[in-house]
Amino acid sequence: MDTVRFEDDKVLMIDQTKLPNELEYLELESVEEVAIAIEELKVRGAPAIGVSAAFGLLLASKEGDLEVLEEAADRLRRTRPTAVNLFWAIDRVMDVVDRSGDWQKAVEKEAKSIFMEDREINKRMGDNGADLLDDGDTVLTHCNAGALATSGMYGTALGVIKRAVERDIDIDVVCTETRPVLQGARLTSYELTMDIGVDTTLIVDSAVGALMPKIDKVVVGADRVARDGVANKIGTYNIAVLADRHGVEFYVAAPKSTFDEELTIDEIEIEERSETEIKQICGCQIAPNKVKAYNQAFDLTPAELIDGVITEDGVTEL
Ligand SMILES: CSC[C@@H](O)[C@@H](O)C(=O)COP(=O)(O)O
Repeated sequence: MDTVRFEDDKVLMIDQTKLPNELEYLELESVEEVAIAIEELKVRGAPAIGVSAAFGLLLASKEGDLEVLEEAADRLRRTRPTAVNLFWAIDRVMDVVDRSGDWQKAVEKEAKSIFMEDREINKRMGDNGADLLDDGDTVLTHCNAGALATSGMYGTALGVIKRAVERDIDIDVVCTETRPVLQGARLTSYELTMDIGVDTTLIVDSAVGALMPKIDKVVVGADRVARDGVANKIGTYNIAVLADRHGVEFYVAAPKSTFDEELTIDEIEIEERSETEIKQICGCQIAPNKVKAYNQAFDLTPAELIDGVITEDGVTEL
């Protein structure tokens, strides 16, 4: 199953806000619809939003007007600020426009390459990460860095787990629910049990400290890898500090398209999302509307807490 794909001049994507209760594909026919789907987390995860933006540009290119394409690129750039894959994919598509005679064909080729490459890269990254895992390991992961966060098949952090399972390395997994919008509970525990088929235990975010003595390795994804650390889903930093305290190895799995080494972590723009995501869970009000809520979507983990970044080319240190 593809997380996102391009078919019959439409962008098709799994509506991740409906999982795990309904598996429903959205059929998007305009760039605006793609932009809103990214903003509303119908598609989310750094590589998946990059691929979706590339397909959004492919949709816009069908109009045959360069100005429309440039407006589409601007609109997509304004959807979410933290994951660099979004900007990387848009730049990659727009760069071929400048260099080609038949720009519509070039856009189509580039968008489809971004999609295909993502799958191949994730499998290689999975293999590099699986080399770090041993029989009997309990692996903790956070948020969703699975097939749903990429173009499909493997994912980044969950790609490591999936390749380990495919290679018969005997591991079990602990995943956090990941408040506020529960990517861990709704998406990761779904992928781990329904797709990968690995022994999985779901915990609340605040149980990480208590459980850390039972964890052998932590593997998470990233939204942006700067030269001195990474931005990833809020709560990642807490887990890294706890892993350090307990002497547990902490790895980040991220493709080269997530690297932005021109920046330091302090220069990364961190998305702030609506208070409603905190005051409600799946549409159910859990706090008075009157209370203030602060919803920082990502946090920053410095390099000193990271044992290695697993990429398609191997494991590197920051
Ligand atoms: C391969 S995905 C890595 C990250 O994108 C993932 O861990 C994450 O933080 C996703 O955040 P989200 O807000 O769901 O887009």
